[in-house]
Amino acid sequence: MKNKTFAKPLPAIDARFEAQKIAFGPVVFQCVRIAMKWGLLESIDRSPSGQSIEELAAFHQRSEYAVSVLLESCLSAGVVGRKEDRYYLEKIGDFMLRDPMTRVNFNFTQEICYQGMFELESALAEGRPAGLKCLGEWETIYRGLSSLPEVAKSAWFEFDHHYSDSAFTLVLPIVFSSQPTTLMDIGANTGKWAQRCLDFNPMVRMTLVDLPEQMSIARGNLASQSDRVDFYEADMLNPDTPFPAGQDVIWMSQLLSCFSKQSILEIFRRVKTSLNSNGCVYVLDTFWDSQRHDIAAYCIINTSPYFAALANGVSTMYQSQEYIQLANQAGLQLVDIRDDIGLSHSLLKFVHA
Ligand SMILES: C[S@@+](CC[C@H](N)C(=O)[O-])C[C@H]1O[C@@H](n2cnc3c(N)ncnc32)[C@H](O)[C@@H]1O
Repeated sequence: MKNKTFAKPLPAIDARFEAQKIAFGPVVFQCVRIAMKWGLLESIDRSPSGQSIEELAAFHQRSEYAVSVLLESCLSAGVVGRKEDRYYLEKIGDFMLRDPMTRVNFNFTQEICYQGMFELESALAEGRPAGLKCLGEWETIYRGLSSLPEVAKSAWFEFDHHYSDSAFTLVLPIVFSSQPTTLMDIGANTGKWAQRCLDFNPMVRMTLVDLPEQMSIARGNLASQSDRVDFYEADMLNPDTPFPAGQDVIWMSQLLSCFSKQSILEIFRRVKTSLNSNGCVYVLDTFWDSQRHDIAAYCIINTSPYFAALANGVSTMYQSQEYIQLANQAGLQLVDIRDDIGLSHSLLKFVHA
């Protein structure tokens, strides 16, 4: 996608207003967040005739000063409206309260990204996740996932699973159409996809690959099926660590965006070595340039700064052509690509070139 703009044709006064929304973005974010956390938006939503500042302050045992600071910011953002000094919920507020995607994005931004994003400039200049120190002292966030503070941990996992879960049901029949008997899930995380595969096909044998920290969680989650699962602990950043051979299908979901281009190339090379001669590789991922709706492209693009400041300092949300070129370099050939899966996924299928 060489030509793209998210900008709508606007009169100068409206464009200037949009610019102020960026200038005050973090301020408004915090006001809306606290208004939700304190239950102010829920109270307003429950009340058909709206709520005054005095009523909200009395009910929630907060000062009128605090409630008015928060609600006036929510008013400016179109989250609430005001009629005769009574606040009511606007449509944007309805999405803040009820839309699962907005909730997971909001929590992810607050609990994982917000503080560390202050270090984005250093991260980009130095190629290291300079903001990660706000969460813990690890080389990459993946080393620390299982020991994150509970609130941050659930924000991370809900964000990750919200997107990949939306695609899993739709792609299972495609992945099993060649009747694989061995399937390797690289970046298996807590074993959610593996569980779906084991349920979907009672004959398949799975190999799960991930860091030791994630493998111990997956081992616990899949304990009842341990006779059909092999757990392979590996740091994929080490290009000398081979992957187990003899795989009919190799599966990588939301994985390659965690690595630099050089590491992706090395992963594809090892994947090729592990793949049976008539086997295939599936890559499930989100590409901003493959989206039909700007809302999806916007969410994907704005996940890249998380990779830079927090996750690893070297990766990004790539465009599909970047994966295809790296796979080609590793001796794999694209044979199918399907977009519009789940919320925003594409499924790429590769075979030996
Ligand atoms: C974004 S999650 C995707 C999880 C899952 N495949 C899904 O679709 O929800 C990326 C996974 O890659 C793993 N990972 C990241 N860096 C790794 C590394 N250097 N070695 C092994 N696994 C790694 C993480 O532990 C995590 O489980």
